[in-house]
Amino acid sequence: MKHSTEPPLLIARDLVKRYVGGAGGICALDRVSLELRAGEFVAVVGKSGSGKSTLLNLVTGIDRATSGQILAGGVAVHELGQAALARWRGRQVGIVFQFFQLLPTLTVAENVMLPMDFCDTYPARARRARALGLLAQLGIAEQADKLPAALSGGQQQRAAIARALANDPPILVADEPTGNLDSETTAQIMRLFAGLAAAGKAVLMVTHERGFCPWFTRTITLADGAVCAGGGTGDGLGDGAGTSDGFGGGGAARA
Ligand SMILES: Nc1ncnc2c1ncn2[C@@H]1O[C@H](COP(=O)(O)OP(=O)(O)OP(=O)(O)O)[C@@H](O)[C@H]1O
Repeated sequence: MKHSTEPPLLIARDLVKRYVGGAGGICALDRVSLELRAGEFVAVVGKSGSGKSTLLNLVTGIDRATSGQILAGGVAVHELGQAALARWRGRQVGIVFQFFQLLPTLTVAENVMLPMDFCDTYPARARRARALGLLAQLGIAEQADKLPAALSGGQQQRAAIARALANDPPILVADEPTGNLDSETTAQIMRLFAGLAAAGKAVLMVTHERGFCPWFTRTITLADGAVCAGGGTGDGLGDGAGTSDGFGGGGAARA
């Protein structure tokens, strides 16, 4: 893969996250920096408790850093107020969770329309058609008017990915998105993310799976809340397959 000459879609600088509690609190992240560029499919790996979910929560604006900066498309994300932060996240970041987090009382199509409704990104009359188009792209058009509980795990995750893509965000973030799926569905989802990255999105994914290394263009390894490999400038593009050390204890522990 070629290096992108475009500026990074997202830059995180010196992120620190301290949780209160205990003697002196817990330092979950300690001056973590990273850059995300269009076309990258980046893994975040590390042992359990190394700070992976915390990092994802910060770069998506789900949670706030104790200190540090997040810059994206000329926006100082760390300086945004709550409402502006929610709008930024709704337009700029699609988020995929391990347990899908679809709203159970809405149909699949209505779930996919939610981000468009929230951000007003598409005219109201166009939203359902866009949702159906995304569901068709993901191979689950026929599930559109069912409730999520009627779908298989893999179908629910596809619906969640369609929802994450609803506002066509440049960045996709996924926290162990295949952790609850069988191996065949997992391969399909990985292919899907790789395709989205190849089409120009930046995809950042937490995983414990050693076998996924070849899918990634780069691997960021966290240990005790700090980056010990792969965070910087994208120079590590293509090094994913060789960066297997970060899978140490966490992967083995879960296998
Ligand atoms: N809300 C919280 N309050 C206090 N401590 C927290 C909180 N969330 C996370 N932590 C602590 O911060 C550290 C990093 O947690 P985090 O969930 O980011 O790790 P992780 O690498 O995602 O772990 P896992 O692989 O087990 O999901 C851990 O020590 C965890 O106990």
